[in-house]
Amino acid sequence: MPNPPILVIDAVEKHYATVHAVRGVSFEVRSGEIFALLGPNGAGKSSLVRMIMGITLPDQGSIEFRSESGQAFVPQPPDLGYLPEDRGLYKDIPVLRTLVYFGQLRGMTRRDATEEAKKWLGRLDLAGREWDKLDTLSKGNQQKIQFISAILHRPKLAILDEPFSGLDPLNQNLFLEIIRELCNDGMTILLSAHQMALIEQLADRIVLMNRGQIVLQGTLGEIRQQAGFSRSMTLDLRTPMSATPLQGLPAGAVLEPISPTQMRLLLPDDLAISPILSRCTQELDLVEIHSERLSLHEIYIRTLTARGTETEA
Ligand SMILES: Nc1ncnc2c1ncn2[C@@H]1O[C@H](COP(=O)(O)OP(=O)(O)OP(=O)(O)O)[C@@H](O)[C@H]1O
Repeated sequence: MPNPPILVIDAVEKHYATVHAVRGVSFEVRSGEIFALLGPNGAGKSSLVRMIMGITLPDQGSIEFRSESGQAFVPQPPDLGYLPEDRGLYKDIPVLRTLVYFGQLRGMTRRDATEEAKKWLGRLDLAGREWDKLDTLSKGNQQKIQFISAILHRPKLAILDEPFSGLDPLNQNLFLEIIRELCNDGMTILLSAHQMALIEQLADRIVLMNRGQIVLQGTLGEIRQQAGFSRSMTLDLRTPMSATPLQGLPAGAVLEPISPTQMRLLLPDDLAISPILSRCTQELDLVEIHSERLSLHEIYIRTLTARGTETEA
């Protein structure tokens, strides 16, 4: 039985002057999950996040927070954590003071906020920088402060708009580890991101948006099915292939030549692999076959290349 939803987005629409930024978007974020909002630049992710945070209002549709018993509630500052896309902290105030201030605004005592902030600064390699002003920190370190500010008070739901932005790969991995830990401790996480390899490791469920609409939605397995391909087989040949290899493959299978001695077979989930493998071994002069699940990165590129990404008015 899946956990009950903590956030229900229903048929949400958002227009700006000349742009229809969010078009009939519906999904639920379940309590205790890591939910990823993906999509190209301009897909409508931040517009949606800003509406969830109550910074702007939907033109149509509804956004509802629900308690564990299913009752709708209006979230209070302690319930939510928010990492905005644009950095929103005071630039010329020491970082510890900023963190304690925001912790207190969200219901923490000064003492708890100070203790927790110091703990997080240590965890994120910023011990000793407590009294530095935000704008003296590097971009990645400013992002760490913004992240600490979003989760310091241990909200029920943390909404992280591009948390990995500006971080080097080591720090991206550190954030990945911390986000997992927070989730294991009971925090629900809704995040948007462009780093498909990280999301593949992190997210329980995913929504892929394009031009304001949802194009794929579900677990990674479900998204592979919706995209039409689940598995890819790379075939390396000893001698160049004939002009038309593997004629009459089953419906849904696609053959893509890469070079005269290499090709890829893309296969849908429900297609039996063994008859295809036997054909490959009989008809091709094979050196190696490499079979793998299609990565989220490739699903993303294939889905969006086929559709185009330009936002329409
Ligand atoms: N305040 C605004 N006024 C006018 N248009 C806006 C405003 N905010 C966003 N838009 C437009 O709405 C569309 C969706 O933008 P949004 O920032 O939600 O996309 P996004 O998916 O978050 O993109 P990115 O990955 O680049 O952050 C874009 O065409 C953008 O130009």
